[in-house]
Amino acid sequence: MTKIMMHGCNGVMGQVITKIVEETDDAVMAAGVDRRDDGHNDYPVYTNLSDCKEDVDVIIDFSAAPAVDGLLDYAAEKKIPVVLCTTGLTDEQLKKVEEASKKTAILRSANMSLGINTLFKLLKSMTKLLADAGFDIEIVEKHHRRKLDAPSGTALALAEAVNEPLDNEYEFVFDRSQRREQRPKKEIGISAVRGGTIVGEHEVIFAGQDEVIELKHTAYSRAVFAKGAVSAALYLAGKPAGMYDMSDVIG
Ligand SMILES: NC(=O)C1=CN([C@@H]2O[C@H](COP(=O)(O)OP(=O)(O)OC[C@H]3O[C@@H](n4cnc5c(N)ncnc54)[C@H](OP(=O)(O)O)[C@@H]3O)[C@@H](O)[C@H]2O)C=CC1
Ligand SMILES: O=C(O)C1=N[C@H](C(=O)O)C[C@H](O)C1
Repeated sequence: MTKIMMHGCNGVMGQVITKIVEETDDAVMAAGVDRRDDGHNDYPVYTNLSDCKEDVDVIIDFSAAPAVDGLLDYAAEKKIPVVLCTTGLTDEQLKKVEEASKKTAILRSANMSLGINTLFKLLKSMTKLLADAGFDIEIVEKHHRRKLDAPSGTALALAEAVNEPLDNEYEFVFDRSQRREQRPKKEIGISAVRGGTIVGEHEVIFAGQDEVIELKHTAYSRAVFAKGAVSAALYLAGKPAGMYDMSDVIG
């Protein structure tokens, strides 16, 4: 039985994960951590990570970027693997993730869904052909009004997946409002839409001469992220220190 700690347990994703773990035979929610607690969870919840008394095999994190530094320190010191799902981390925090991964196993992914992780693979194989044929590349993402970071972590990861076969020569462009010139070839435009309750939508557009390819992923429920995160936690528990990603889980 894998014992999980949920970091950000009272958030929207934390609660969806709680339900999925309840339905999973070989996992149990041993503890939760959040900024506030009203006692409604069936497991102990701490408002301070360091107060947690339970022994856990793995931590799943869906919290907020400022909470990630403390989590990394704690996990590295206790050598507890972490499935790190929070987005909007700074470059400095990403370096800290790398440092922590020398002491414990860390699986970081901006999107835990099977669909988006399949799309990453597709993009790596198809992008160069289209870019060489003169197609321009744009990414559009849409999310709910509560979302704090923009563009989404997934949009950035998609842009990186596209840029890799292009020898990372393309520049990411987030705002063209001050520009009065044509779009250069070697850029990837990334646009963010925020509103209502949209769970998550990502579209990669290859726009060529008189033809367009649009690859679109729509998450209709947060269960797609939660199921991926729980599978990742079961995979990561007991693994040696190092960086992992969803391709290790999905194969
Ligand atoms: N990788 C993936 O597949 C996915 C990633 N995400 C990412 O996960 C994160 C959380 O998303 P979501 O659940 O919608 O957000 P929520 O705001 O609903 O949940 C975050 C929870 O973390 C809590 N929190 C904030 N700071 C701390 C802290 N210092 N210590 C402990 N808990 C803290 C929040 O408390 P409070 O409300 O008081 O601030 C809240 O309860 C976001 O970064 C989002 O982008 C989301 C979906 C999928
Ligand atoms: O905040 C969200 O909700 C989501 N965030 C992730 C991101 O930033 O890419 C993944 C998903 O799209 C939902």
